[in-house]
Amino acid sequence: MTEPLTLLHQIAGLDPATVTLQLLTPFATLGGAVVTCRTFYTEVRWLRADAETRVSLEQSRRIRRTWRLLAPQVGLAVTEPARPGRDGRPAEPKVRLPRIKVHADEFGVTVTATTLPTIGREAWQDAADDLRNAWGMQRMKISQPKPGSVVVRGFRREPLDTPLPSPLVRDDGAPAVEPGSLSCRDDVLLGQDEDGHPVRLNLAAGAHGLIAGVTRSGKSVTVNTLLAHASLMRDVRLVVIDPNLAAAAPWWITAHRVSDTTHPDQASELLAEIREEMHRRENLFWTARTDKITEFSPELPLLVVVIDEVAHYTRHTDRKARERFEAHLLAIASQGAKYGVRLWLITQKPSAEVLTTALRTNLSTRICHRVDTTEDYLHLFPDGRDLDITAADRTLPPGVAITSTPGTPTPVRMRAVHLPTEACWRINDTLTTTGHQVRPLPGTTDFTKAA
Ligand SMILES: Nc1ncnc2c1ncn2[C@@H]1O[C@H](COP(=O)(O)OP(=O)(O)OP(=O)(O)O)[C@@H](O)[C@H]1O
Repeated sequence: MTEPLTLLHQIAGLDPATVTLQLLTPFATLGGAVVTCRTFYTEVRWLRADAETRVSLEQSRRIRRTWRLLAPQVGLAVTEPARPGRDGRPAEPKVRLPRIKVHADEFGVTVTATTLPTIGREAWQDAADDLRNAWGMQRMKISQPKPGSVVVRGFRREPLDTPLPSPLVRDDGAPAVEPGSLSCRDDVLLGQDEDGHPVRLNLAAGAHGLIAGVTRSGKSVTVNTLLAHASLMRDVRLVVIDPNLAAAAPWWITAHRVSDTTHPDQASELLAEIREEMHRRENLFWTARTDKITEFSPELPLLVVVIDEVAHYTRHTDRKARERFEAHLLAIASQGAKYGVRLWLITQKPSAEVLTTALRTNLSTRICHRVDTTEDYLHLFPDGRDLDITAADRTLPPGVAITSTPGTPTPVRMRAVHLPTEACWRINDTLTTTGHQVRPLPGTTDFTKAA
C-alpha cells in the first residue's frame, strides 16, 4: 500500500522530508504559542502575587516536579500487572499515577487529583501525613467534592492565625473607599474561615444579627467592620444605641441617629421611632404590590440599628422599663426585616437572660467571639458542640469567632477582618469632609436628633 506522504510526494513532486516539515510546521507553531502563553501566564501570576503566594507558587512547582517520584512512595500509584508483549515476553509493568493540578494561594496549595481504581479519598487520607511532611505543610484537608477527583488542601499557614486587613483601608491606614461608593447590596467581608474562604454578609439580602464576646475578644473590631460599611453605604441610615459610647464614638457625628442613654426608656423612644417608620413603610407594600422591601435608595434607605451592650437594657433593674424595651426589640426583630430594618445586637454575654429565645431566633447572623461559659455559647449555637473548638474555649484568640450567616448556616471558625478604631476615626474624617456630618461631637447630651 502507498504511504500517504509518498503519495503527496508523487502528486506534488516534493520529497517526503519537505512534505513532513511543511505539514508539521503549523503544529509546531501552535505548540510554541501554547508554551509561550503558559510561560507568559506563569510570569504574570508570579509578578502579581504577594510574597506569601510566591512561596506557595515555588512549592507548587516543586510538587509537580517531584510527583512522579513521590506518588509511588506514599502509596498513591497503581502498578498494572505486566502483560505479555507481541513477542510473548512479559512487558515492563505499567505504573499509573493520579494526574494532578496544583493551584497556589497565600495559605498554601490546592491539589486536584484524578482518582484511580484503588486510589480514592481513603488512600489520599492514609497518605496525608506523608504528603504533609514531603510538601512542608502544617495541615492537610482532603475532600471529594465529586466522583472522579479528590481535592487536597495543604496549609502552609493557618488562615485563622493570619491577620486579615480590612478592604476599607490602605496599608498606611488611610481610607480606601469613598463615602457613598458602597451600597447595601455590596457584600461586607466579615473574615475568612479556617480554609481561607471569605465569610461575607449582605445587609440588603440578610436579616438581623448578633455579635458576642467577652472583653478583649475582638468584638469591638468586628463591630467596627459593620459600622464602617454601613456608614459608607449611600442607601443605609445608621442608628446606634450605645450606653458606654464605645462602639458609637467614631460614628457619633455622622450616624443618622445616635444615643448614649443608659436608661431603657430613652432607648425605647428611639426604637419606637423605628417602629413608626416601619408603619409608614407599610403603604409601600400596596403601591409596590409586594410584601417586603427589597430595593433601597437614599430616599428609601435600609435602616441598620446597632445596640451595643444590649444587656445593659435587657437586664436593667427597672423591670417595667426593661420589659418595654424588650417588647420594642422583639417587634423590630420579628417584623423589621421586611420593612427594611436590620437589627444588630452586641453583647458580652449572649445568655438566655440577656437574649430571650424568641429574640435570638430572629438573629440569623451570629458572630461569637470568646465567651465566658459553654452555656452562653450553646444558647447561640445549640448544635455547636460538634465543632472541635467552642467559643467558650480559653484558647480562642482575639479576633477569632464562631460564625454563622444566612449564606453559611453551619457555624465555622472565622478570623475576623481587622479594622482598628483609629481607622474608623479616619473614615469618619472623610465622611465629615464630604458633607456627611449630622451633628457636632457630644457634650453631655444623651440623645441627639438627626439634623
Ligand atoms: N480581627 C482581629 N485581627 C487581629 N487582631 C485583633 C482582631 N480583633 C481584635 N484584635 C486584637 O485584640 C484586641 C482586643 O480587641 P477588641 O478591642 O475588639 O476587644 P473587645 O472584645 O471589644 O474588648 P473591649 O470590650 O475591651 O473593647 C485588639 O486591640 C487587637 O489587638
